[in-house]
Amino acid sequence: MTKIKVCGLRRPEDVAYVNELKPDYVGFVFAESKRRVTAAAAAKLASGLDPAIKKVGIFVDEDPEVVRSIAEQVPLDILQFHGHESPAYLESFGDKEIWKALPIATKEDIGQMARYPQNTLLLDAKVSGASGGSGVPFDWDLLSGADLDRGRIVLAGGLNPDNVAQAIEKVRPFAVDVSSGVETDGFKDYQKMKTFIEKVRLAPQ
Ligand SMILES: O=C(O)c1ccccc1N[C@@H]1O[C@H](COP(=O)(O)O)[C@@H](O)[C@H]1O
Repeated sequence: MTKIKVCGLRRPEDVAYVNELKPDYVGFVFAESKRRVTAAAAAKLASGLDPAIKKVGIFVDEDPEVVRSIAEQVPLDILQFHGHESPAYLESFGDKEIWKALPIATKEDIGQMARYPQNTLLLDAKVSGASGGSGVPFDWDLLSGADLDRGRIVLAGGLNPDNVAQAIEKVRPFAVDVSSGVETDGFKDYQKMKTFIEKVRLAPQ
């Protein structure tokens, strides 16, 4: 079954939604973003989460000491990096599970996958001026011929209730990651989140 991550929780209501709908992962954004939360706010939200839901912290070219400090304050299961982090930077977090985001716009971008053989890769749209969370999909056909069996692939970028089933059929990812596509006016929307999760669970696997 394709795993589901809902990213960008900011409010107690968002925690209530995911506790009911039970995605596999939720994300807290600690990078520059309209969804940014402080470590203290994320820790408070995380304390109310169903313990079965794994917590992912999102960072962009952050000082590793800051990442470590946040991961001590918020019990993060996974670190997700959306900047220019090198393999050596990622290795500095030892055994911690890492998801490395790669922005995809061309076939050449697919070549970056070989740089990170150890990590789960999160394939996202490349959007000028944004590190993620832009709500824009990329052309999934660019992945034809890519080594999608190299390890876990998380598909992100502009997923929503209307396109997620097709995305799963084309890419067969380990997980799908959604933020903008389950929001209305910048806030998480219960009905969109519910429909998104239903579409993933009903998609032929
Ligand atoms: O969500 C954000 O604001 C964000 C900011 C900086 C880096 C990553 C961010 N989110 C991640 O972006 C992708 C795609 O999101 P969307 O569904 O297109 O809105 C996803 O992996 C989020 O975790």
